[in-house]
Amino acid sequence: MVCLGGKMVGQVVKFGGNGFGQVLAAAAVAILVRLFSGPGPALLPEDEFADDEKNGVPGDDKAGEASVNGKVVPVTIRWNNITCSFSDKSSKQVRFLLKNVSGEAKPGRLLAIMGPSGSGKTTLLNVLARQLMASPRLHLSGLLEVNGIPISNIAYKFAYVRQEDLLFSQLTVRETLSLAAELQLPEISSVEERDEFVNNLLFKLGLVSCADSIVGDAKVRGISGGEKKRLSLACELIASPSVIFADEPTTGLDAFQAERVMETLRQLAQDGHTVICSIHQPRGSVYSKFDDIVLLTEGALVYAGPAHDEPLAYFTKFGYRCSDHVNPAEFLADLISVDYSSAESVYSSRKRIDGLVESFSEQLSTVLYATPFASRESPKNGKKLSKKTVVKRKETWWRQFWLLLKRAWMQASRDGPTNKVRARMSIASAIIFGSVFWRMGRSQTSIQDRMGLLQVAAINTAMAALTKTVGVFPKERAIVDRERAKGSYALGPYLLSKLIAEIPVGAAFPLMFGAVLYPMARLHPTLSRFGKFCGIVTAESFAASAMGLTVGAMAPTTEAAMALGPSLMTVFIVFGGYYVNADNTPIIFRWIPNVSLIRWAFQGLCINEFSGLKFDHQHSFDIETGEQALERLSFGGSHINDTVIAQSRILLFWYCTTYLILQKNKPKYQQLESLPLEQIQPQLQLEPVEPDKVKQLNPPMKQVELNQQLESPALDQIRPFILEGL
Ligand SMILES: Nc1ncnc2c1ncn2[C@@H]1O[C@H](COP(=O)(O)OP(=O)(O)OP(=O)(O)O)[C@@H](O)[C@H]1O
Repeated sequence: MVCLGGKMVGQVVKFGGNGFGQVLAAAAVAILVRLFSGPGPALLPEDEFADDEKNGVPGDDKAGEASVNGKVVPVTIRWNNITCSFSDKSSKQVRFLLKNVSGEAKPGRLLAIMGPSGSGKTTLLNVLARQLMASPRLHLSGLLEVNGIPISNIAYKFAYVRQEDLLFSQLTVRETLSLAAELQLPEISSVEERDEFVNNLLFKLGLVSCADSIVGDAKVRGISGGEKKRLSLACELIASPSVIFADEPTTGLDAFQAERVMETLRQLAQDGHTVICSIHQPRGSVYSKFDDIVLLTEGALVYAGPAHDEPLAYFTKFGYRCSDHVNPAEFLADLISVDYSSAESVYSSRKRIDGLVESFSEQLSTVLYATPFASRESPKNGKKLSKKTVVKRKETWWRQFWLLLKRAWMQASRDGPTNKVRARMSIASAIIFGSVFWRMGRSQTSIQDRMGLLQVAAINTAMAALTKTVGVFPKERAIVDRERAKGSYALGPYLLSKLIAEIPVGAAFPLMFGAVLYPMARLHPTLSRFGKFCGIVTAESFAASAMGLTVGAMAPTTEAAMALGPSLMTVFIVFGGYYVNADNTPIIFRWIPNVSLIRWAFQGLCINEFSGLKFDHQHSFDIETGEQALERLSFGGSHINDTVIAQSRILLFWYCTTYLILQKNKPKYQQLESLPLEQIQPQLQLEPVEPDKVKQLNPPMKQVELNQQLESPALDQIRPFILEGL
C-alpha cells in the first residue's frame, strides 16, 4: 500500500529506497487483516476491554439483565482529602484546583456541586467520575471509594453527561435511542421488546412528544436544547448506570428547560441512581430539587451536606442570614464569591470566605468515626460491582457493522443542507472553470490550458472532499470515542461502515462536477473518456476524504483540523505533477509525488485526456500528439490503471492510519494517588449539621441580613471575622 507509484514498479516498491516501503506495506496488510476479519474481540486489545470494564461498561450478564429490567445497583461514592494541584511551568508556582475536599454521594439522592465560576466544580466532578484528563503537570491525591471499596479495585456502571451534547444530527430521537439500545443491549433480540424498551425511556425522560423529530444542528433546527440534554441522558441510561454524573446540565438552557432537565435528574435519583451534577447558580425551584449540596470556592469546601434549609441554618450561625423571598442558591453563591468591584470588597469578601472555609474544615475534624476510612464498609454490593476478568464481546462484528452502516447512511443521506451546499459548490466551480477554459481547441496553446484545467480540477476535487471531512469528523470522533469507551462497538466495523455508507453520496459531487465541466471545456469528446474522467475524480475524492479522516483523528479540534488539512494538502499540490516535473524533483522529495493523491489524479486525467489526441502544429518543435505532451510531463508509458491502484492504496493507507490513531489516542485520565491511611482525615458524612456543634465552634454572633453582611465595609471598619478565633 505504500508503494504508491505505478510508473516504475521497481522504484516504487522500494519506497524511500531502503525497503521501508515493504515494512509499511506489511504493517498495513496486518492492520487490514485485523480490521476486516473475525469477531469483535479480535479488533480490540485486551487492555481496552479492561479499560472498558473500569469505566463501567456492562460486562456481565447480570449487568445486561439489570439494564433490561431497569434495575440499578445502589452505589455510594465517598471521597476523602481530594487534592488536585497544577504546577505552572512558567511561574514555577503550584496552584490548587481542589484542596482537601471530602464528601459523599448516596443512592437515591441528587447531589449538586455548587460554586462560583472557576471554583473547581467540573474538576471535582471529573475526579469523582475518574474522567480528569491526564497531564504531567497535574497531581491528584486522595481517597475515592465505591461502596466502601477503593475505586482502583472496583468497576461500576456510570453515566457521564457532558456539557456538550454529542449526538448524530440527522437521526430522530427514537432512532438515536433505538440504535444505541441495539448496540449496547444485543440481548434484547426482538423488535417488540426493543420498541418497548425505547418507549419506556422516551416516556421516562419526557421525550414522547419529540420522539420522531430529528436531533438537528446549527444548520437544521431540530429538538430543543433541553430535549437534547434529556436525550443525552437517555442514551446514557441504556446501560442502567448506578451513578449519573452531569456537568452543568442546565448551561445554555432557558429556565423552563433547565427545570425540566433537573426534574428528570431528580426522578432518576428517586429511581435509585446516585446522581451528582455540577451547577453554577440554579434558580430557587431547581435548588429545591437537590437532596445534598457541596459548596466549593477556589477549590475548597465551604459546606457539604443536605440541601434545603440546612445550609441556610448553618450559615445563619455565623451571622449570614438568607432573607425570606431570596433564592437560597443566589444567597449561597453571593456568600462564597469574591467581590471584585473594589480593593476593599475583595479584601472583605476573601476574609469572609477564608473564615467559612476554615470553619467548615474545623467542623469536619470534629466528626470522628470508630472504624478507619478504608475498612469502614464492606457492602453486599461490593461483590456485585467487582471487576470481572473475562469479558465477552456481546455484539458480533457483522451486526455492529450493519447497525453502524445504517446509522452512517442515515446521517450522510439525510444531511440535506450540507449536501445542497456541496452540490452547489461542485456545479458552481465546474461552471467557473468551464467558462475560463471554454471549448478548448487543438492549438499548441490549448495544451497548456488542458494541463492547467486538469490540475485545477484535481485540486478542487481534493480540497472539497478534504474540507468537508475535516469540518465534520472531529465532532463525530468525539461521539465515537464516547461510544467506544462504553464498549458499544469496535473501530473496524465503524470505519468500514463509514467508508461504504459515504460512497453513493460522496460520488455524487465529483460526478456533478465532471458532468458540467467536461462538455463546457470540450475535453476529449468520447463517452468512455468522460466516464474515466468522472471515475478518476471520484476515486481522488474518496482518497482525500480518507486523508481528512486522519487529519480529523489527529487534530484536537475542528479548527486545528481545518488548519492542518489544507496545509498538508498544499504539499501534495506542489508535488502534484504540474508545478514540479517528477524527473526534476530533488531526491529527498521523490517520495512525495508517490503519495500525492493530486499527482495521481492529475496523471490519470492527463493520460485520459491526451492519449490519442492530435494537435495543430506548424513548427518542427511543436507538439503533434498527446503522447508527446505526456512525455513532457514525465507521464509517458503510464496507464490509467496505475492511477486507480495508487489512489486505492492511498485511500487504504489513510484509513489504516486513521484506525491506528483512533486506536492509540484513547483518552487518558489522571490517576488518583492514594493517601496513607494515617493521612486521611475523618470522613465527612452528609448529615444535617448539629446546631450545638456549630455553636461550640463559633461564638454567637449578632445575626445580620446577608445583604447587609455582604456589603463591602470600609477597610478600617472591617471587624475580625468571627471564625478566626476558633
Ligand atoms: N487540566 C487543568 N490544567 C490546569 N488548570 C485547570 C485544569 N482544569 C481546570 N483548571 C483550572 O481549575 C480551575 C477550576 O476549573 P473548573 O472547570 O473545575 O471550574 P468550574 O467551577 O467548573 O468553573 P465553571 O463554572 O466556569 O465551568 C479553573 O481556574 C481552571 O482554569
